[in-house]
Amino acid sequence: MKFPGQRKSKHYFPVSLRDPLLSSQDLINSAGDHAYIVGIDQTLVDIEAKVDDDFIQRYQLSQGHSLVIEDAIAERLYRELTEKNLISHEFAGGTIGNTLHNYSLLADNRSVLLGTMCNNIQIGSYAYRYLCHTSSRMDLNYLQGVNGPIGRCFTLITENGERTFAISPGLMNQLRPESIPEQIIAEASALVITAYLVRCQPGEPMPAATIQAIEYAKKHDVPVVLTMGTKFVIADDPAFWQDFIAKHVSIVAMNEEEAFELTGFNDPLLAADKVLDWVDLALCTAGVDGLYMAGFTESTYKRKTQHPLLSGAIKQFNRYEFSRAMRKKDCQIPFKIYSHIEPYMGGPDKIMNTNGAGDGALSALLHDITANRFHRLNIPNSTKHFLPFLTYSSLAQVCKYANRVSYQVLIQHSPRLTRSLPEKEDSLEESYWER
Ligand SMILES: Nc1ncnc2c1ncn2[C@@H]1O[C@H](COP(=O)(O)OP(=O)(O)OP(=O)(O)O)[C@@H](O)[C@H]1O
Ligand SMILES: Nc1nc2c(ncn2[C@@H]2O[C@H](CO)[C@@H](O)[C@H]2O)c(=O)[nH]1
Repeated sequence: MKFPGQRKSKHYFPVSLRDPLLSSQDLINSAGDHAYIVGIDQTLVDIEAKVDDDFIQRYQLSQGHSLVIEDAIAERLYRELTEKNLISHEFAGGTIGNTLHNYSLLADNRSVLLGTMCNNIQIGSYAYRYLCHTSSRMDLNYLQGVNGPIGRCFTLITENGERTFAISPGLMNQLRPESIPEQIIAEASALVITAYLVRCQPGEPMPAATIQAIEYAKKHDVPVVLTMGTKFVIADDPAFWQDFIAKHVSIVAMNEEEAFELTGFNDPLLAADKVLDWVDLALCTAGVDGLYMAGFTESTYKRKTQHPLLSGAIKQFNRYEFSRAMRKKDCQIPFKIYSHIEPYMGGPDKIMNTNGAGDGALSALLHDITANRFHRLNIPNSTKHFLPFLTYSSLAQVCKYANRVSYQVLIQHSPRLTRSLPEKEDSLEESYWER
């Protein structure tokens, strides 16, 4: 396990207190794979193509939306893309697959993917390519075999840069509740799911499999992390999602549009604050405005920031951003903490592709949470664990890290990281990590 702060010792938390029990990094690295994350996804390959608005209309798609299409329409659409030579890239995708892959790359550690995979894989098929483009640290041993194809996600980019997803599901929603391994969930640092999993045809088992996984997570006190998908999935029934989140979820990851549909607040900070009515921790990405986080800490141990105080809809909201996040139920006196960060380096000079930037931010947060659990499992008496913290780092530091990972996704074409972050940030130290 690589630690999120390994790039510079001073990024450990608490930065001034190196743990005397933790004499060397080797101690941690030799301890084995005791902490990992598990996620459920619809196994999907992204097929990316540039199209015009007419194409979107002809296939009755909706700009910015992710819609499921029927097999016959998918074949027609695919034929048109192929005949007109419009396909520019093909990547392994799926929002949770992306997140787990990124996590495994960043942490150099195990993640477990639950979903479906073809029993018979032909060389060159989409299933084959999915596996070839997935980190070898992602454990695929618990996938459920199916006799048919995995899903295809036609990622259609129009002239305005908007992405429209047309999903040809294949057998991606055939994951059954009995294929969810209780022990794998029981020992995980987090269970990661997406709102997309609940969007299925009547009779498809994926929603029941998801609920089964959530029940196991709750039974074993494993945090459930929900990433939203698109604003349309939430806008279809915000009341359902509010209730679902309040009942089942401890960490929510969303962008500002999804946050608006869920809470009715346009301001990402207020939306994240509202989400704390239901969960322990919220991550809200906001494109060019960077990202926000909101969570809880133990009131007695809240830590003041050394950064300039920021005022938004909540006055001086980042005052205690140097605190580590805790689950609300673990606090005797829960105290709300917030943080915000601008895009890393002001954003890249040239954005290659925004697809997956939000998934990247979430994988950084999951890395921090899993590093904390890894540390606690291996050095339970460490001063870092005098309280049952959720994150290894302060909220401010997690924001920085999440933003840094998003930047890395923006400067490459694939929605999944093609490599980890550089061990040493050339020339960026002053401008970012030290800010
Ligand atoms: N135009 C931009 N300029 C600078 N940074 C950006 C820009 N767009 C995104 N980012 C960075 O990427 C992060 C995530 O972006 P965004 O809010 O667009 O995610 P998203 O909509 O959830 O993405 P996706 O659904 O494709 O994974 C932002 O918090 C920010 O750090
Ligand atoms: N699991 C899942 N992922 C999707 C869906 N629609 C788009 N995505 C993924 O979202 C990712 C970007 O966040 C892309 O790589 C797509 O593969 C869907 O319906 N289900």
